Amino acid sequence: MQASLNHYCLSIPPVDRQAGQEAARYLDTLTKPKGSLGRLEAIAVQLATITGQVKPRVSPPGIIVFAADHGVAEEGVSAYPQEVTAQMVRNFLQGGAAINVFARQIGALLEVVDVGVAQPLEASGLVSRKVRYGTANFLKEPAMSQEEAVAAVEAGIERAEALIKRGIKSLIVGEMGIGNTTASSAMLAAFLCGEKIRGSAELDTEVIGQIQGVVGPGTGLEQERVNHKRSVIVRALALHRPDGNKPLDVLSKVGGLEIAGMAGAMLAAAKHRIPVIVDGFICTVAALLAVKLCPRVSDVLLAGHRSQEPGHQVALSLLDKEPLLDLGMRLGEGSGAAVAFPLVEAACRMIGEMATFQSAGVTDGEGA
Ligand SMILES: Cc1cc2ncn([C@H]3O[C@H](COP(=O)(O)O)[C@@H](O)[C@H]3O)c2cc1C
Ligand SMILES: O=C(O)c1cccnc1
Repeated sequence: MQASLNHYCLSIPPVDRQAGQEAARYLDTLTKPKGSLGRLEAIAVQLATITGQVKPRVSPPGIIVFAADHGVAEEGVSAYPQEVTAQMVRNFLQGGAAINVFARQIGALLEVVDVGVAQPLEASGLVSRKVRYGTANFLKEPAMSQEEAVAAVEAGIERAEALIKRGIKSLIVGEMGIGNTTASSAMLAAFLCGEKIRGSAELDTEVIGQIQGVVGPGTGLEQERVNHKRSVIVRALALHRPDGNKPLDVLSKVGGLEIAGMAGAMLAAAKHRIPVIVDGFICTVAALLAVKLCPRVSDVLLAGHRSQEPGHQVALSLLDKEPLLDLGMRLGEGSGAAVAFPLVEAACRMIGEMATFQSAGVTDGEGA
């Protein structure tokens, strides 16, 4: 790993378990039967460990949408053409996308970052950190160099740090990039299969089955084209043999620039003890990448929702996270995380504002 990124990862502090224990004790003094607010209580405790505050805050949230293109889109692996990426970036800037609506609903600061859209883009409000004009088609060559992968991760770190300086108290990262479920499935398969892909032997049927199991319809491919997408991913992994234990090897060979940016933003959140609400499939693969770069990142992550994309449950299981919502969504952009945000806010308000048995003059359960 490049020295500066390695140094950054090593500087990420642990969370504060003691603050979590204090929060758990404090929750039992509030005017409710012990444990009666269920997972909201567990969320409050996790937020306390992350922030070090018994009464944590998550508002205002920040949302960063990273946009980039994928050379592998030319293999016909998406139901939509590549130009939709740039068109959607303009839509984000005009406020008309789903993530804009939900960002307004939750009072989020929203930033859109071009880390690698395949055409020149200049628009008011767009943050340009273009590392290259889309990745290369990874069916033929590595998606990007390791230097480019690191540059995209560092762009994510920089943008998250800028929003954190502006005062956000939680972070949602979203993405836009036609073809990025293909890159995400390939990365997830590499993390999942590890040694079995890295070696030089033929990929056996069991490994091929595992790879195919994490590939789905993305934007809505018909079954026949999902099969084609599976074949593209199996061939790409057989060609590049990424090492699942080397996150930058996986990212540079079969990843995406926006996935790199998202992972970088999560590293920055962990460094600054800011909770991250994880979105759907692509975001969760970015989270796996960030956790591979620095395992401590896992402690600041909350899973916002379960996407319908079949690989998402596999990615969530690898992260050992249980999502808050399961609404049959499969959009990306950070939309599922933004919709889940009010639950996280509810956990904060509960621990921050509820009366204690003592302050409200309510008899607690000890005397019964
Ligand atoms: C109009 C439109 C808006 C989107 N917003 C997010 N995605 C989502 O779909 C893409 C991934 O799916 P695939 O790998 O099948 O291309 C990503 O851009 C993702 O963010 C969109 C897709 C479309 C078409
Ligand atoms: O879950 C996601 O993030 C997702 C699923 C399909 C297409 N785009 C995004």
